[in-house]
Amino acid sequence: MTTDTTTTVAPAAERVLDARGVTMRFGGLTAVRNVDLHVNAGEIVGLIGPNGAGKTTFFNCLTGLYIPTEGEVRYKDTVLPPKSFKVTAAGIARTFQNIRLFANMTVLENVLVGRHTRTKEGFWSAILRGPGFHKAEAASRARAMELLEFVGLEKKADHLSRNLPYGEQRKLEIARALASEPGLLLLDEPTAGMNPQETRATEELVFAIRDKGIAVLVIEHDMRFIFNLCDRVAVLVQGEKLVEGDSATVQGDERVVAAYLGEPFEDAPGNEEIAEVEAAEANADTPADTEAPTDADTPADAETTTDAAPGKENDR
Ligand SMILES: Nc1ncnc2c1ncn2[C@@H]1O[C@H](COP(=O)(O)OP(=O)(O)OP(=O)(O)O)[C@@H](O)[C@H]1O
Repeated sequence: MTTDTTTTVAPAAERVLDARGVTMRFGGLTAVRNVDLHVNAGEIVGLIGPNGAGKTTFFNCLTGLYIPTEGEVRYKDTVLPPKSFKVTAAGIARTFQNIRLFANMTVLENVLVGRHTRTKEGFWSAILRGPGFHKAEAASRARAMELLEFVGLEKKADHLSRNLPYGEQRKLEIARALASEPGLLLLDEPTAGMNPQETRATEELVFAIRDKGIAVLVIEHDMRFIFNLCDRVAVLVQGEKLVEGDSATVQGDERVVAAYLGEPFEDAPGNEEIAEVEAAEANADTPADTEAPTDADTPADAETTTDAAPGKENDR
């Protein structure tokens, strides 16, 4: 009798990004403190947090723009050197919170610039413009056009990038980032300044990027976008990772709500507020000859209409 001793073990998800103990100090300010975060192949992970929480600083540590004060960042098991071009060459691409396109170059040229880490043709080849150079150039252009088609900008390939509407400039930034053929794409506020329709289109675009086998880590203040999109969400508050989990876990976490909306009252929650409201109502009922409150004296509306959402999405 033979016994089958083989067991099927589900393969562990490939870890594309593994940041461990990342800390970034600027003089006396610790912008990011001891943050661990990983992204697996095939995942879309969100990074959220109030303004100034350290999200962009963390991205800058991942992409070699900053050298973290402590900690290390691995891409597919290799520790990344803190140099942006080496990080891009390794397989991590990013977009920026403030769009950084070459304004006087065409849409196509902007994408071609993004391909430079993937083209082997060197300086002399470019100067001599031999057959090898022309072949490589044609292949690059074909790939760039494919990417423009992917983001829906192929008809604007010859337009100057500065003439594109804002939403299309953001798409172009994504196409340029994709031109380096990354395994991980970092998006820093990809829907900032977009209308709801453009935001939904960006959501679809990010899903399509994931379906191409590229993992995504995204910073965004639009909570609906984040919770629709992400397999996992990490919350940074004052430089530290407060919570990490799926959308439902993060949305339901009281600490997250408190971090965005302010700390709850410590004793008898609500009593103090009720007393204040009752006192205000009693005053209002008295036809007083006292001075009418100015807008500045009545900030209540501003403070109570925060249900829309945490973060900057209401800032537009
Ligand atoms: N180069 C720098 N030098 C000094 N302080 C910095 C630098 N970059 C960021 N900071 C500070 O680090 C903290 C975190 O900033 P960061 O921009 O990373 O936050 P954020 O979460 O991305 O904010 P937002 O959502 O507003 O973009 C802030 O207090 C900021 O002022």
